[in-house]
Amino acid sequence: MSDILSRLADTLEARKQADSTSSYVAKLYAKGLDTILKKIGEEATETIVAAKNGDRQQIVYETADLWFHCMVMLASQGVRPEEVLDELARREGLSGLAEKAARSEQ
Ligand SMILES: N=c1c2ncn([C@@H]3O[C@H](COP(=O)(O)OP(=O)(O)OP(=O)(O)O)[C@@H](O)[C@H]3O)c2ncn1[C@@H]1O[C@H](COP(=O)(O)O)[C@@H](O)[C@H]1O
Repeated sequence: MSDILSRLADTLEARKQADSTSSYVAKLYAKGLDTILKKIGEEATETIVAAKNGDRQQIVYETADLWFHCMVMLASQGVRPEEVLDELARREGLSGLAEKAARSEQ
């Protein structure tokens, strides 16, 4: 999974030099951070509606849109997706530690 995110992050980085007439991502960068954040808000709302409707295919589609626009935001801020994955891994480690501690108290 992280290969896909890494490749997409590389593409998003390259789009910083691209022509905004031929690239959706370059167009978003040109419009600025507020536009990117507004897209995240819209896609989050669409994801919520899909989940409320219990429409499996729509949930996948809207979540992909949401993640994609979050990736554009990360790229615009110079943050790599690996940093987010590392944070999730760190939390997984923390929860592993908490589980170990709970077991040793028993
Ligand atoms: N994964 C995506 C991706 N997911 C969603 N989208 C676009 O995100 C938009 C979703 O917004 P909406 O559903 O609101 O559709 P819209 O009305 O066209 O959007 P707005 O004009 O209102 O912003 C659509 O235009 C989709 O095409 C994406 N556009 C690009 N990518 C990836 O980004 C790469 C670079 O894209 P370009 O910069 O376009 O070459 C591509 O190779 C893909 O891998």
